[in-house]
Amino acid sequence: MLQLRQASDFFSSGPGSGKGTQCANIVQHFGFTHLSAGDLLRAEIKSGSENGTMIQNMIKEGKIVPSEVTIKLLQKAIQESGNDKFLIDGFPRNEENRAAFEAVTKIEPEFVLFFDCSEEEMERRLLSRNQGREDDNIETIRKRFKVFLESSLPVIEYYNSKEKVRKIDAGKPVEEVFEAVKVIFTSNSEKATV
Ligand SMILES: Nc1ncnc2c1ncn2[C@@H]1O[C@H](COP(=O)(O)OP(=O)(O)OP(=O)(O)O)[C@@H](O)[C@H]1O
Ligand SMILES: Nc1ccn([C@@H]2O[C@H](COP(=O)(O)O)[C@@H](O)[C@H]2O)c(=O)n1
Ligand SMILES: [Mg+2]
Repeated sequence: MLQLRQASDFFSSGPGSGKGTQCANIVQHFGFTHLSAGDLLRAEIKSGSENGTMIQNMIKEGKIVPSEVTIKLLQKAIQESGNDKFLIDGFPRNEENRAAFEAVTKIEPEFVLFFDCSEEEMERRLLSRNQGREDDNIETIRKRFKVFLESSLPVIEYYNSKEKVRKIDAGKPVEEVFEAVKVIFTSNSEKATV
């Protein structure tokens, strides 16, 4: 059995829908490297980089950081991972993210995972996350929901038109969501292996 392709799956869904939680499960069961765009941006702030203040301000406002910054971080992480299967979490957040990533890396996702979850449930989850994130407050959460509807959903619709979107009901308990995730990853890895 030979894995022929460099595989990358995007994971773009609403804030608090459970992407990070399920990525940890997917890594354990399917051997992907998890690359969270948000985590990479937060690490860049902590590193004291010259872009740190700009990134911090944008995250506080729930805005999308310019693609060149995020893509550079993703490219570096891809190179350093030594893996050929990536789960790119929180990306692409807008059309600029999508087009720039595909142009720069020449990587197209095999599929795009979309977690369908109500705003009420996502808000509840974010307000009780307790991980000290500066954007887990009601003002930023509302701004992030607006950005998601206006900028991120159109990208999901783009991939849907290419039949790449796999939608999951993410309003259920963690274990039940993972059962649905497993079905998608199992059937995909069977297709990708010859
Ligand atoms: N299915 C679920 N049911 C209940 N709580 C959940 C579920 N999935 C995740 N959570 C909890 O909700 C919170 C947000 O989850 P997580 O951080 O995985 O979301 P996310 O989609 O990565 O959010 P963000 O876009 O802000 O990074 C966490 O406290 C997590 O433990
Ligand atoms: N492609 C991205 C991803 C994230 N951001 C910024 O980070 C914030 C947190 O992202 P999470 O994925 O951890 O929820 C997000 O609200 C954006 O401000 C980004 O700019 N571009
Ligand atoms: Mg997350």
